[in-house]
Amino acid sequence: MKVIDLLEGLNYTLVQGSLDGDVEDIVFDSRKANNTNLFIAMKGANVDSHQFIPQVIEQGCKVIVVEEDVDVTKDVTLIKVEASRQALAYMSAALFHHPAREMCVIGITGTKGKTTTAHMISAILEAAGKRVGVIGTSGIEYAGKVEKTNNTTPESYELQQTFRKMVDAGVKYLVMECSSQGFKMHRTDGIVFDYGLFTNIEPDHIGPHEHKDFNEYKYYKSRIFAQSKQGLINMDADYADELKDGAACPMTTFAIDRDATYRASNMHYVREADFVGVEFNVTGQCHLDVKLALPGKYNVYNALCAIALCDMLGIDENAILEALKKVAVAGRMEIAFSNKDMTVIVDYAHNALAMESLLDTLRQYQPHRLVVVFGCGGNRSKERRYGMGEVAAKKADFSILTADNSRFEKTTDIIQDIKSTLVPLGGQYMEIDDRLEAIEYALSHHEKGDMIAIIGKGNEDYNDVNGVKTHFSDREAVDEAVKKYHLENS
Ligand SMILES: CC(=O)N[C@H]1[C@@H](OP(=O)(O)OP(=O)(O)OC[C@H]2O[C@@H](n3ccc(=O)[nH]c3=O)[C@H](O)[C@@H]2O)O[C@H](CO)[C@@H](O)[C@@H]1O[C@H](C)C(=O)N[C@@H](C)C(=O)N[C@H](CCC(=O)O)C(=O)O
Ligand SMILES: Nc1ncnc2c1ncn2[C@@H]1O[C@H](COP(=O)(O)OP(=O)(O)OP(=O)(O)O)[C@@H](O)[C@H]1O
Repeated sequence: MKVIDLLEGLNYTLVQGSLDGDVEDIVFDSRKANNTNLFIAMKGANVDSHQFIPQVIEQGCKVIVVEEDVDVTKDVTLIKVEASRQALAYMSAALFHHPAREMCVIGITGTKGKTTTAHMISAILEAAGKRVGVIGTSGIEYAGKVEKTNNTTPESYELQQTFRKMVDAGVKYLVMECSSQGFKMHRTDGIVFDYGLFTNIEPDHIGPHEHKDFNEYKYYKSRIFAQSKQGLINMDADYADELKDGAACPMTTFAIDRDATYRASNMHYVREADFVGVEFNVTGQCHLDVKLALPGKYNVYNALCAIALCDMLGIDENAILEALKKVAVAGRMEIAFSNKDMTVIVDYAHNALAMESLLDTLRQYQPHRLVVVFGCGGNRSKERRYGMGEVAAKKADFSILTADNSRFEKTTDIIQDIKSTLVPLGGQYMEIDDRLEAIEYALSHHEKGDMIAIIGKGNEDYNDVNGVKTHFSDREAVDEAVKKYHLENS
């Protein structure tokens, strides 16, 4: 592709050389630069890759984009931009021929609920016979494939490359999670979302290499409405009025506690042998009696967001109702097993706040006992252990303390830290270091009416010990325990 065509829509200065040359690809890792591609130098969290420019030139690269002044030999085309990451986003879109323009693109932001809502939307659209792609914390999913990604919102180049693959595979609807970091790092620059969805906001991702304070976090979350044709917001969320009023696009609303375009009411928590979830009504722009196969009020918010979006898209209401009746999201309040005696849930709540919210939600189903199986990561903040120990003591009837990525620490030492807050508060517990054994114990020693929450890992598929990751899945461990103790028909 001609260099000039890659620069479409971007402000730049040609410092030297010519834009008439051709390149086959764009790279932003100096180690991949050569005489067929264009290198973009950028400042990262660890290194400033402008320092690698001499090496890039030595490798034969002839076109370089920078955001800092640099000296290069006369045979190199040098282009200066204001922000290299923004340039990467625009140029990647051009390189892959603007694939986002060929799909209906739905962006979801918010502190919580992005993954769940994205998968609800995908389930509904698929039930309506549409080809859907999803990008988010669970990876890149389309055409029956799942590819892992480093980030919830991947780098712009990876995004645009993925969009192109999706379009080529016939995907018509793309649902993508948009992290605040993704907006800050220009990963989504240039994308026009057909719909921008906002679930909720609370302080999170504040610290070195993320956001300097809550205001910065909120600002970047609000960016979704600066690049959407139509916005959709949860009016029960903190700062909803401010975000809605400041939006640059037309806004539709949903809520439970306030008036809104789409409103949920009459919530009933349902627990049956083969179904755990919530029934509720939707009023406003559409009228539906919904049976949702995920527990808790917060999943009603997620479902309401998905319903509102799908109604705006003109999706048939039967597809909405059928999909929500059987929706499951891997590792997010996932009902891993359920019979008349017990319900087993896998969720990735891995801090005190998420754990408390999860246990409060499950308590509303009035279990005989609420049992929680959990551990805490090694070589990470001890505060998390103290917090989760405290929540377990206050909110669970029984805790089984076990391993969860102990890394270079001893599992027994981590459990000791958890116990330091759990025991003084009178929490009932036992220790089983091996996670598979802990899960087997929880299921095989259940009492009638128990709810067993296995938390921390969600759909993570490894256990990290001494720098080695071995395959481990809570969901598979539950399946094994069910088989081993013949629980299917009990
Ligand atoms: C702090 C941060 O955002 N880092 C992201 C960033 O890395 P970076 O560019 O700063 O990395 P760097 O190592 O300093 O490298 C700078 C540049 O030098 C280049 N380089 C490096 C070495 C070399 O020899 N030559 C070379 O050219 C690199 O290719 C890069 O272009 O760009 C990378 C590629 O896009 C990201 O994978 C990486 O995310 C890291 C893994 C991360 O953890 N990010 C978190 C903060 C994040 O983005 N989280 C959000 C939210 C998740 C949530 O909601 O829960 C997410 O969307 O995932
Ligand atoms: N609307 C919501 N409000 C509060 N908590 C939620 C909501 N939806 C899901 N949760 C809980 O929050 C956790 C994360 O859910 P989910 O993965 O859907 O959110 P997310 O925004 O994608 O989060 P992350 O960026 O951390 O992956 C889970 O433990 C889930 O049970």
